Amino acid sequence: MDQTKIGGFISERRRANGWTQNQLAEMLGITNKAVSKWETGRSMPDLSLFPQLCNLLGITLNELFAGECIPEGNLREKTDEVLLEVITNWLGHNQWDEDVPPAAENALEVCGVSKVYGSGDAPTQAVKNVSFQIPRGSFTGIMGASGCGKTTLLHLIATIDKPTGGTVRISGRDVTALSESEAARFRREHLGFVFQEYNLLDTLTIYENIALALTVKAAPKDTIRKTVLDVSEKLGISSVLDQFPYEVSGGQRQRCACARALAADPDILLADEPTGALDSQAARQLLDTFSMLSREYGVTILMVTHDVLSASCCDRIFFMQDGEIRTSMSRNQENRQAFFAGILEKMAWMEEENRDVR
Ligand SMILES: Nc1ncnc2c1ncn2[C@@H]1O[C@H](COP(=O)(O)OP(=O)(O)OP(=O)(O)O)[C@@H](O)[C@H]1O
Repeated sequence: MDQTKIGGFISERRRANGWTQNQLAEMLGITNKAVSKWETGRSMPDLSLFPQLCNLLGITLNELFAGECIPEGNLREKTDEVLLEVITNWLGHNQWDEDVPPAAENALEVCGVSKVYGSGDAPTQAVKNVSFQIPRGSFTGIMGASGCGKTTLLHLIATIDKPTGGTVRISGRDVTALSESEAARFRREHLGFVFQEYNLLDTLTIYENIALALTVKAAPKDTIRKTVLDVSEKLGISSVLDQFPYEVSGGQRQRCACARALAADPDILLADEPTGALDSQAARQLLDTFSMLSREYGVTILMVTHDVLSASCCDRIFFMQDGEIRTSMSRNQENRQAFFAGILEKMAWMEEENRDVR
């Protein structure tokens, strides 16, 4: 395997697309320096980035690996064999023999999870011995006042941060045991994120922003197209696919972020205050879309919020206080107004309990 030739090939294809190293790095979610190192043959891209890279550059994985060193006439018959050998050598083991774990009933299992920030005289225990499970296809909320530990807990679940104690299982896999690079790959392949800020790339159209997530899965172009159109229809943004993020409304931008997360078919969609930057009508639309996605399409959603209206759209809510899950509520057959009233009551009860303790 000739790193310099592969790097040269990446560079040539990038230029042919009219992109700078910066632009390619931005699309891949990596640093400019990493792209520069590949192109000069000083390093190779992480294996998990290859499918995305190929899709962006409009080449197959086989072409990228073998095209530069196998005569073109022999390419068709040789490439699969060469590719497999290159990847196997590179990994030092045969990745393709990996056991695929059976689908777990719970999308998420959080078991005795704690997080302490800092040490010495003033450590902060942000999350204290938290345990809960989330079944597949449910829409769950984590609710609590500012500083109670919601975001910290979400980051621990999202593999962005490591707990001080306990385990997090996603689709049966213990994600707390992953190394940093394994966690990065896990996030790309198994998790979808929707944040308060939309995190869309302004230089790409809405269509391209949604398609970007799919390239990670090395899907063929027509599959990408079908998925983007399908997911856009579900989210009601089919009419703005050719526009750029700055040309559409905040609500449409957030639904685009949601479509991008869903297009890669994640095990869980993690949302952190997703309605925070939206007006009330757009917020309502997004929440109704979340409910519809879990009810009709079996999407598992975990949303962190301090907003009672957002929480009232969930099937189940966990109430957090001072780093702990104090109590939970299920909506069951209740309508949204009744659930909303129930949440307010529960919050008042928690406040009263707190006063009594003090
Ligand atoms: N990196 C950090 N280092 C030290 N302490 C931290 C860090 N991140 C969070 N904390 C502390 O941990 C506690 C929980 O914070 P966290 O951001 O998880 O709460 P939150 O409920 O998400 O709040 P908000 O709704 O305001 O975002 C707070 O006391 C916070 O100050």
